[in-house]
Amino acid sequence: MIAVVGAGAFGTALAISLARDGRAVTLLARDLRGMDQTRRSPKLDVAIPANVLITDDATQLQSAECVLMAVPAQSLRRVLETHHDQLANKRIVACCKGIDLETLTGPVASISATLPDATAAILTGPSFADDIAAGLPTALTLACADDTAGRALQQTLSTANLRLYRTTDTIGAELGGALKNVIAIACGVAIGAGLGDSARAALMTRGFAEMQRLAGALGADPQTLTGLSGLGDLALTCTSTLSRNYRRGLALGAGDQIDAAATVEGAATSVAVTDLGQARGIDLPVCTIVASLCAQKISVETALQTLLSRPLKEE
Ligand SMILES: NC(=O)c1ccc[n+]([C@@H]2O[C@H](COP(=O)([O-])OP(=O)(O)OC[C@H]3O[C@@H](n4cnc5c(N)ncnc54)[C@H](O)[C@@H]3O)[C@@H](O)[C@H]2O)c1
Ligand SMILES: O=P(O)(O)OC[C@H](O)CO
Repeated sequence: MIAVVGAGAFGTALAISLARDGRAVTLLARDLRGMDQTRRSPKLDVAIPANVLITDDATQLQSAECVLMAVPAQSLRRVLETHHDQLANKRIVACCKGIDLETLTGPVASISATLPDATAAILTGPSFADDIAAGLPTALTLACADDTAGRALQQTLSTANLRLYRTTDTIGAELGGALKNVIAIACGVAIGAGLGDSARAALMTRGFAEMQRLAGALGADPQTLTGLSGLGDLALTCTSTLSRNYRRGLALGAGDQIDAAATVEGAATSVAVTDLGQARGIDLPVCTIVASLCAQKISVETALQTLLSRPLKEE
């Protein structure tokens, strides 16, 4: 049985995809909200197959062969601690994208620090929950430092429509997924403020340079950043209004009200990344500006002038 912790949009979509492919799945919800009766998620337009056990009983995790953690990055450590006894020596796959504000580390490090006997992995890459739930073709990165465990997880979690590529570079995979959200907010701001598609292309490219700089300094393989979990997800998230990060940027750029209840991972991650950059002396101008914009410390006009007035340099 595969367990999914977190019955939000992504956790439910993964559960649906795996179950449709014939796997037995347990979906652990913090709040059932009648999902076990209606067999529907308020966040998806697809019925949940019968071979998904929807429950709020965490003891069900005990019999799982692997556990997917589909909760927001800033909640991951707390949820791992809460279910420590059920998860202690299992294969745990983070399905979130972000950097923990307190530890300034990614989801894989959070798993290893909380559950030293577990095998930690991350599933990340370009994918909207709606697309996965609808059975549309999707390709993701499965990163696990233990290649034997990674190969087994790749087989267990790939389905007819969900194709997983494998790497042992967990740092590169998780940083790509975390940082692309920050750049997507910047791109949304540019479009929301009417700065045009050329400005967005510039932000995507210079933002990608920041992703490569930080990830390289933290030990990532540069090639990982050009794969699905980096460039692939950057392309999707910076160009689609299905992205909550991009939509947060659109609202900030246009001066519209923001949806404070939405899971927008790039907002907290921009702060974590700014701290990491400062601590290591790495220049991250776009990420730093996004942190200030999200905290509404500066105007879009100031953000623009700050970026445009930087010294001219070699590419
Ligand atoms: N939605 C997508 O299209 C998508 C795609 C790829 C990756 N992701 C990633 O998946 C992660 C989750 O996103 P989502 O879209 O499912 O968000 P969501 O807001 O739809 O759901 C988050 C779920 O986490 C649960 N949760 C939050 N804090 C919790 C806690 N302390 N204890 C227990 N449960 C808790 C919530 O109850 C909710 O069910 C994010 O990191 C996101 O980047 C999402
Ligand atoms: O809605 P977002 O911005 O969290 O994006 C969802 C996925 O991360 C896209 O790959």
